[in-house]
Amino acid sequence: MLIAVSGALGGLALPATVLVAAAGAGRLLQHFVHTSAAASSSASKPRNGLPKRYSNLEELEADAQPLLTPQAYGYYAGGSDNEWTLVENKAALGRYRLLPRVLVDVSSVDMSTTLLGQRLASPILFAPMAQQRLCHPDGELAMARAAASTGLPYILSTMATSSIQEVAEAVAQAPAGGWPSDPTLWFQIYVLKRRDVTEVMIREVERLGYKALIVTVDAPRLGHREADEKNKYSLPPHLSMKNLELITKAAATTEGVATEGSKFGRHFSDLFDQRLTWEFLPWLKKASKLPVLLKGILSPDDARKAVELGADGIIISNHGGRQLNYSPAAVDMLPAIAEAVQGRVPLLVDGGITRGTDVIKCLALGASAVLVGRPLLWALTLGGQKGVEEAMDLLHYELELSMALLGCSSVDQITRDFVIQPPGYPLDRGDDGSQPPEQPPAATPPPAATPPLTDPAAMVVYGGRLPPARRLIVSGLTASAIALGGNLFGVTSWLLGLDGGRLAESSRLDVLVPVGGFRRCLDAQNGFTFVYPARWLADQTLYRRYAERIERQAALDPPSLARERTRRAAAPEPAAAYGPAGSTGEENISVVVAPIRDGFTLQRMGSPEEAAQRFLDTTVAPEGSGRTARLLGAGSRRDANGQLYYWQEFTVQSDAFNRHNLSVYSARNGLLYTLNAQCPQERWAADEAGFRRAAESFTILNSGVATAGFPDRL
Ligand SMILES: Cc1cc2nc3c(=O)[nH]c(=O)nc-3n(C[C@H](O)[C@H](O)[C@H](O)COP(=O)(O)O)c2cc1C
Repeated sequence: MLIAVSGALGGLALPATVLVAAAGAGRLLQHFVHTSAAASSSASKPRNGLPKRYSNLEELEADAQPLLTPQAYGYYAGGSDNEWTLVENKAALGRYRLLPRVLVDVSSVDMSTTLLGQRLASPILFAPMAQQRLCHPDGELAMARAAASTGLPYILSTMATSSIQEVAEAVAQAPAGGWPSDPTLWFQIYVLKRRDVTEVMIREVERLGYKALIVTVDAPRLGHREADEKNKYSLPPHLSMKNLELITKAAATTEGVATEGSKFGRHFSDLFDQRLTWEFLPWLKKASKLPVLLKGILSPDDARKAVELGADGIIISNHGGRQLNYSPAAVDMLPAIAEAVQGRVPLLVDGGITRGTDVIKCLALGASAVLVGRPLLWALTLGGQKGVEEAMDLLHYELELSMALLGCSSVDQITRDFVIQPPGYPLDRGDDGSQPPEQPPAATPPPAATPPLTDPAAMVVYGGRLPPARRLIVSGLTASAIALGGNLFGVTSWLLGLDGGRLAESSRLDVLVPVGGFRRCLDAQNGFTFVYPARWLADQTLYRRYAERIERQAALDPPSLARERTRRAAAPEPAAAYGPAGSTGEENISVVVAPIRDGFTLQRMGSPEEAAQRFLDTTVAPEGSGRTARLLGAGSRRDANGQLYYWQEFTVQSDAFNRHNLSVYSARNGLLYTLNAQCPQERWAADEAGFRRAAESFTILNSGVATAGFPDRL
């Protein structure tokens, strides 16, 4: 809070003219079209409608970005820390599947719904977002008018650049849109330390006809927005947070001390109550007759408590990935919260919603409605009020069509039966009614006696054993191998499309472009990532096999049984493999993802050294194999998520070869992920640094749809 407000009220770090001169380019000047007073003459040609036909809301951001200052764009688009949660919001929605029912009369689909007694055109609300005049001179006024004309609630942020009065007036004057219902304004409020001042705000909000109070509870302090820090983000001097002026005035009146708005920033952190605890809720319920919804709840226990203390609704949200990084995607917490709340109050959810199918997934998982955030900012930037209306029409078109294809002619028909949760979600709780992970079909007859869990050779139930290192590359890497790089299976394209390129621009650009001599393999399907030497190539044979599988799946003919059987009995193939051009396959880095027995943990194998030694003794060089293995080192590490990894370094010798290996493995959701880097001993000196870097970077992603039997699930 402190950073945003002091920044925002402190004015631009550099005057616009200095910035323009420093950049020496018209582009930056163009950025100020909407944001600087000096350039406001350009804004006299307000954008009126989206500049072209868009197919979906995800396309808007790329076109909006050049119209914004880097500061404004960073503020809108950014999340906190390394933006894991920001990315996860969208990825999580992608993991759920919709199960359509057929032969239902969908000749007329009704998207309308009732929320807190208010009739809405659809179960979609405009999320509260601060400082909308950075997008467009009309800012919140345009956005609120667009909400009114599309029949949806507009939630005004406390941190808005328009006041509650201005927005209420703008909506009252708005010509009636296609939607007959009254415009619906809600207000997002922060509880101030000065409860008397908070009450003044509430009275004003009630007087102006706002219909609900949203209390944001996930922001006792502002998340660490690295983009804002780098950009030295602050609100341009011609803009201000108008509601703070009202608060200041109210504080001055009740105190009898005049406080100028511009000086307010210095005192701001004193005003928002960082010591706020649950006791505020009964107080607020008494202080206002408006329904009170808490925004920013992720824990089912908090949701239960909120209901017990009188909340009229809950907005499940991680603030668009802007507050606590590594908090889960809101949609993933929806089923557990729905279970905890048992329909006593409406649940709303937000984060990453851009598609009609996203809305449907949330409704099916237990939400009464969703909030849409950033896409509306991009629409406002591109086309003002009309742009937002057009964007909302697009979302409504998608929602209506998807409801018809799903076999639902009204919103209340969208139930849990229409959605398939990904295995292991939400969050491996297992006690929340989620479905157990799918088990792969038995590959071979089960062994007569179940070997002890501590035998690493027996860990892999399906697909054989923990793959001996020498078998990881099923076929040699050839000199003519295609440099598929990180775009294996279209992962890169998928990533880049996901967020309009921001993701690639920030931390994972190395999927596309080598960084420091390394390129990134990011397997979103299986959920792992690592870096490998940039000049190495992907295994072409592997790629061809995947392509064949896709083709087979698309073919109308059923696969021959014999072929199926052979395939299932085969050892697991690497999900990714890289090596130098022209290599025989002996020098490579590869990853295998294979199912393991339920309940397996690394710790149950003992210490990393014990596990490694047993692995060598039983699998790599068992007695009588003609091979000798030597353990050079073993250890463990945890990634930022707390996921445990074991690593081991060893050599294997036989008459035919002398190899050096470095491998890392970790288990999650019934799968064992193993990265193995190996080379002929004489290549070790050349490869060592690269191998160590690859091993250190190997990470299992929470965002992956880790499904057993990977090759079948492309
Ligand atoms: C630029 C920006 C400003 C925001 N300001 C606020 C705010 O003032 N109050 C609040 O409760 N949430 C705020 N949020 C969070 C949104 O209400 C919402 O939870 C989030 O944007 C939803 O994610 P989405 O942008 O992926 O749709 C803001 C979000 C953005 C992007």
